[in-house]
Amino acid sequence: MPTDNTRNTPTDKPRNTLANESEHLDRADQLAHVRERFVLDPATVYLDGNSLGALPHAVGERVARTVAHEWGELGIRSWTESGWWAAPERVGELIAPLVGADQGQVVVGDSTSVNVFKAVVGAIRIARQDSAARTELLVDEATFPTDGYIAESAARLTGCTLRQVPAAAVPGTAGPTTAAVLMNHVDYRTGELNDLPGITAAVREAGARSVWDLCHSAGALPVGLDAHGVDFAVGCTYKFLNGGPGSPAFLYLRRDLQDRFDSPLPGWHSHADPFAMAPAYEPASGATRGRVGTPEILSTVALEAALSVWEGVSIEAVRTKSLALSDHFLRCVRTYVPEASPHGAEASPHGAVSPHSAAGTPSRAGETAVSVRSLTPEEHARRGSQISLLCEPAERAGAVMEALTARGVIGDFRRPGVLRFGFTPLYTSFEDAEHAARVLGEVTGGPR
Ligand SMILES: Cc1ncc(COP(=O)(O)O)c(C=O)c1O
Ligand SMILES: Nc1c(O)cccc1C(=O)C[C@H](N)C(=O)O
Repeated sequence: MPTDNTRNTPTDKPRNTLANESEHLDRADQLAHVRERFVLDPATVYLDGNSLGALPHAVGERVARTVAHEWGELGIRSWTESGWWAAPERVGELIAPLVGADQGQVVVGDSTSVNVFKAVVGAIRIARQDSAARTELLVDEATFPTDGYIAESAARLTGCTLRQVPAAAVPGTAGPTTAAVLMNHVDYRTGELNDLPGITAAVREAGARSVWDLCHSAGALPVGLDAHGVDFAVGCTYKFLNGGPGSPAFLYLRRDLQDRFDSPLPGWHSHADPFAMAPAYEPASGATRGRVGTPEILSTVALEAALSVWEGVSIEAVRTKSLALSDHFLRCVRTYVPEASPHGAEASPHGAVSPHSAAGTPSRAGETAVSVRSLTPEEHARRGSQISLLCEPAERAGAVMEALTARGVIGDFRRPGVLRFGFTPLYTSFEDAEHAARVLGEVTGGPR
């Protein structure tokens, strides 16, 4: 990671203190060696693992072998000889411990969106078998859009009414007419961690079924699916699991629900005997029931190789470092970057920016000054593995992220004004966090 220390002078106390602190934290970091397992550009600080994780070294060789030998030489024989057929379950077993699932409940394949559909319709069907009065699907109102779109379609297909509710209101809302509740574990915009144990328990008490989208938590923090009695879960593998662009998603079907899971996409790979080519569908048992059609083998083997970076790494250690990284980043941001008043502007991460916050104040350079304030909860129990900074004025956020990118700090930006910085403890250093905050300070004009 390049660190521009040229601005560190003896009179520059906070900067030196934070830079020294970063060095100490990196030296004490038990996960520091894992960074070598990734291909990282030394000229950039990559803080977008919450969107697309970095490339593990193991992937290139594995994909090349699969192409040259398994496909090129063995061809069709690879479905059995190279383990292609069983890959969705085999790779699912590698993800299972990271999300707190015992064996036989996780399968990979398809996109997150497709798995949201399978899980939500499957959950509603089970709830309706238990009680025909269950005609409502709840979805958290801050949901990632794909979940909301699919929930709307799933509700229409199953004759349910869709209701959007704030995450905190789910326990008070789920009741005897609720069939299923679809929740995001971490809010993709604010980085807020929703209360999975509490909400799952409330949904269960209401007699409804829970479906969790773990896209922003799988590989970032312990989830405890079995321990908390989650019914169904889905997640992508291209963020904190580093599976690569378009890598297959995963689906968790809790063991005691598997026999009742009536897939809305009963493709032949979920059949009990696919090569019987039988006209009638007979579902496979186990997590295999969550499969649909031919799996995306090249992406699946890429993911399998990517998961080798977890050797000797516990998800608990990742969580500890993630919180330390985001704490450190916030401390650095508060030192280096102009802080927006929490009450001064009414920019909402979810909606439009109100006119009175759009103008900003003139800076030293005569340009509109930019300030930021964190949207991510301070409380560790409510924080995922990203920090979202609301930029004021919001319409400058895109330009700020462009300027950061031009200086080798890669985060991303979500309209109207959210700057997102993801922390992947497997390869992010404390020096990375400090450097990113320092460059953000330079780009925004420094502290007031
Ligand atoms: C919470 C969440 N769900 C779903 C998705 C995307 O779904 P898909 O993998 O189908 O594109 C994302 C990100 O793209 C996401 O952040
Ligand atoms: N899935 C993505 C894609 O296909 C293209 C670009 C970005 C993504 C993302 O993952 C976005 C991400 N889920 C988000 O939190 O905004």
